[in-house]
Amino acid sequence: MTSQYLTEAATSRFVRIREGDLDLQLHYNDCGQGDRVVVMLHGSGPGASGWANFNRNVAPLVEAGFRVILLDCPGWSKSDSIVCEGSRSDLNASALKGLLDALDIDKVDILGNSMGGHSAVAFALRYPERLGKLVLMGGGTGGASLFTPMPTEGIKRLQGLYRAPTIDNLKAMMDIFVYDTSDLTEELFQARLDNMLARRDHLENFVKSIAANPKQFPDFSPRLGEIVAETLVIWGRQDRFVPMDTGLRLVAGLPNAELHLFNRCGHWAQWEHADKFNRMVLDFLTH
Ligand SMILES: O=C(O)CCC(=O)/C=C/C=C(\O)C(=O)O
Repeated sequence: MTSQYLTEAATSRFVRIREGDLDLQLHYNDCGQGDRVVVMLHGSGPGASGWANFNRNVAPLVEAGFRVILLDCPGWSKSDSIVCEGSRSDLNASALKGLLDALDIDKVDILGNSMGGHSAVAFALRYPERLGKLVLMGGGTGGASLFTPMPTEGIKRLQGLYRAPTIDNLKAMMDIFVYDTSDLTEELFQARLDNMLARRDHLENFVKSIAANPKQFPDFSPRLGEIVAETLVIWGRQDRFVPMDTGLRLVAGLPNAELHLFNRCGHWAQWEHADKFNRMVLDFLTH
């Protein structure tokens, strides 16, 4: 498959999973045909999806021979909605396990962005035998920052956008989401707004979830030493959503981790520095 076939529509799939207490229809994009499978897990912003988060990263991996699966987590995009009153990181890990069982995939590498990083670590702790390598960007564990008051300004704007999904609030969030806002087009804003407004149930359920449990992403720090997977941690030095010292906590706790810090980079490293990010991830996965 070449990149000309790598459109959202051409790769869009649905699956029904039954995993523990979960009985859900999930949406995912299935790209490429390699034996080695990389799963990409998106962040928790309103209107986020696998495709929205990783559209600059799929083609290089597919062209290098990987099969890439973008899972839309429960409560995002075209997947079923849900109110989460416990650990959303663990909920997403269970959903991914259900997807892999349904697709008969034994083992995967995982790239997780923000919430997706938290969920990848939850998966690593629960299903270590199903995991190859880990790439964590702007996420990997909840918990407090040593230097930045929590919730961060980015998370406050994200939650404000969930409560009042307007174009002005979207622009206010995106303004501090990336370091260089000149790449953000009106087309991107509109697509993101359309995604958000298409699923008001997701927005309402997210607000109900944080009201029921403000700490949706537990602090995995005490258990990081259990994870033997080789891990590449990637962070933006100017991340205003999940502070950089969370990345330092991850490399301090994960026995087989290394860290790359992008300068002039906010919370979206895989998009803001896509070319270098893609080269780095390919090198990490193939060596
Ligand atoms: O609260 C946290 O720790 C995670 C925040 C998070 O996942 C934010 C992600 C935002 C996006 O990826 C997005 O809006 O595309």
